[in-house]
Amino acid sequence: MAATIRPRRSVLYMPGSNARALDKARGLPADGLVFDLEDAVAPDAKAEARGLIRAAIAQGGYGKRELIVRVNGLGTPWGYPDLAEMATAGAHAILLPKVESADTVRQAEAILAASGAPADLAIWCMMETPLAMLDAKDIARATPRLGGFVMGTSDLAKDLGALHTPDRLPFVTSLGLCLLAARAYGLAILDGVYLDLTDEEGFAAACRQGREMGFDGKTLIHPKTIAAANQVFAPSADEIAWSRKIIAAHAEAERQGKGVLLVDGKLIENLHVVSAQRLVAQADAIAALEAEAG
Ligand SMILES: CC(C)(COP(=O)(O)OP(=O)(O)OC[C@H]1O[C@@H](n2cnc3c(N)ncnc32)[C@H](O)[C@@H]1OP(=O)(O)O)[C@@H](O)C(=O)NCCC(=O)NCCSC(=O)C[C@H](O)C(=O)O
Ligand SMILES: [Mg+2]
Repeated sequence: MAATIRPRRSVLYMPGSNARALDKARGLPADGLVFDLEDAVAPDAKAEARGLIRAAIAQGGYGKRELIVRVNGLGTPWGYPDLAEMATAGAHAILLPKVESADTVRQAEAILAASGAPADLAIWCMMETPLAMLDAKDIARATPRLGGFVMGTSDLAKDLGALHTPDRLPFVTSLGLCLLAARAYGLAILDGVYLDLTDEEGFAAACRQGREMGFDGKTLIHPKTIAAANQVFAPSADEIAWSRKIIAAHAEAERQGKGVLLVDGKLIENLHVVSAQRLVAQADAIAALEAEAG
C-alpha cells in the first residue's frame, strides 16, 4: 500500500459485540478505530459481532477516521468467516492477529480477494509473538496490500515471560525489530496498549517513549486515554515552527547554491528538510482531520 500521511496518533479498540462502544466512537476524537472480533469478543458473540460491525460501518458517522477490523486467526473456527464477511464491510483495513509468517498474510489476502475485497482494502498485522519478531522482515514484505504493524505487547509479554516495567526494557528488542521492518518497507506502525487505566503518568510516559522510538501512534483500550495520545504523538508548536524555519532557510540557501547551512547554530542538510517536510505534512493532516471533526 502506498505510504500516506494519515494521522494515527490514537487508535481505539472497541469490542465488536459492544453496540454502545461502536456508537460512542462516532463522537470520540481517536484518529483510528479497531472493530475487534478477536480477544475482546466471547466465542458465542462472534457471529453477532460481525453483523454489528457491518451495520455500524454501513450506517457511517465515523468521519475520516481510519476504520480497521481485527479478525480472528485462521487457525480458529472464526478466522475464515471473519475474513469472508469483513472483506466487503467497508473498512479501510483488516487486522490479522498473531501473524507469524508471510504465508499467513498471503493466505488471508487470498480469502479476502476471493470474497470480493476492494483493491484498496489494506492488511495490517498484529506483531505479538516471538516468531513474529524473528520473521518481521518477511512479514513486512508479504504483499503490497500490507499497510502496517500493530504491536501486541500483552500477548508478547505472555509468550516472553516478560514483565510490564515502567521503562519497557523487556520489549525494546521486539519493538525495535518491528520498527526496523516496518520502516524498511514503508509501513505504518502502532505501539501496543497500556493496560492500567488508573496510571495517567505511566501512560503518558509510554506514549512519549513510543513517539521517541518512531511509532506513528498508540493503540488504546479506553476513550479517556485518547487526548493524551493525540497530544504526545502530534508535532508540537515548537517543532512545527522549527520545521517551517529550516525549510524556508534551506530553500533560500539552495537559491544561493549552498547545500548546507546553519540555522540558530545547528547544521541543516537536505535530510533534515525531508524530516521537516514530513512533520509539517503530519501537522497539516491532523489539522484537517480535526477541522472535519469540528
Ligand atoms: C475496559 C473496558 C471493558 C471498560 O469499559 P467500561 O466499564 O464500560 O468503561 P467506562 O464505564 O469507563 O466507559 C465510559 C464510557 O466510554 C465507553 N467506552 C468504554 N470503552 C470504550 C471503547 N473501547 N470504545 C468506545 N467506547 C468505550 C463506555 O461505553 C462508556 O460510555 P457511556 O455509555 O456513554 O457512559 C472497555 O473500555 C473496553 O472494552 N475496552 C476495549 C477492550 C478491548 O478491546 N480489548 C482488546 C484489545 S487490546 C488487545 O487485544 C491486546 C493485544 O492483542 C495484545 O496482545 O497486546
Ligand atoms: Mg493480542
